[in-house]
Amino acid sequence: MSPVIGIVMGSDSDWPVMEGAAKALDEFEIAYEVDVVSAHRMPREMIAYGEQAAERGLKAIIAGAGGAAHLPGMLASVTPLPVIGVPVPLKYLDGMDSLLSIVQMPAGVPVATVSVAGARNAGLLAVRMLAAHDEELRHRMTDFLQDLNDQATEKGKRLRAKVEGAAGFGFGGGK
Ligand SMILES: Nc1c(C(=O)O)ncn1[C@@H]1O[C@H](COP(=O)(O)O)[C@@H](O)[C@H]1O
Repeated sequence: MSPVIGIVMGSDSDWPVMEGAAKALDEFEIAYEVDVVSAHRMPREMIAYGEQAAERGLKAIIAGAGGAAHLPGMLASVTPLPVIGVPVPLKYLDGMDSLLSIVQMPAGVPVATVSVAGARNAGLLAVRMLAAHDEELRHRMTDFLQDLNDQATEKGKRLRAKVEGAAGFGFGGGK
């Protein structure tokens, strides 16, 4: 299957965070490619990647970078595809530098920014983008949400059993 999502990052050191996006796409059996594409260190290749992404068949790009994270915004400036930016936290500033670099885009060039290190959500957002034009994938996303709901309900049940069991009485309100 040819890739429909591009996962790119400023350095291979971002992979431990960016892997979360790949795993989310794996769960939905979405074909993706991964690469290091740095706006700062390889600007010509970065422009070429962005300019060719749509014609190569990609439907969205997930771009992660740390520090002065210009990669997602620069890619968004040369492709009509949706770009999802992942702020990667580094040793200093806890990812705030990266978050603000990615989220504060000028009007006209949007980047859908997820939370610091939120690569899993970037992957899931990409799945939703594809699902907008794919009914079967939309059903799978609905099932996924139902699973989350069931798990949260189960957590509530377990917590109530633990607390009410320890106290020896019910607090009411629980089912
Ligand atoms: N923010 C950017 C860009 C860019 O935005 O073009 N290129 C690399 N980087 C970031 O530099 C950090 C340190 O990289 P190294 O670990 O290679 O020194 C990484 O988090 C990378 O995303």
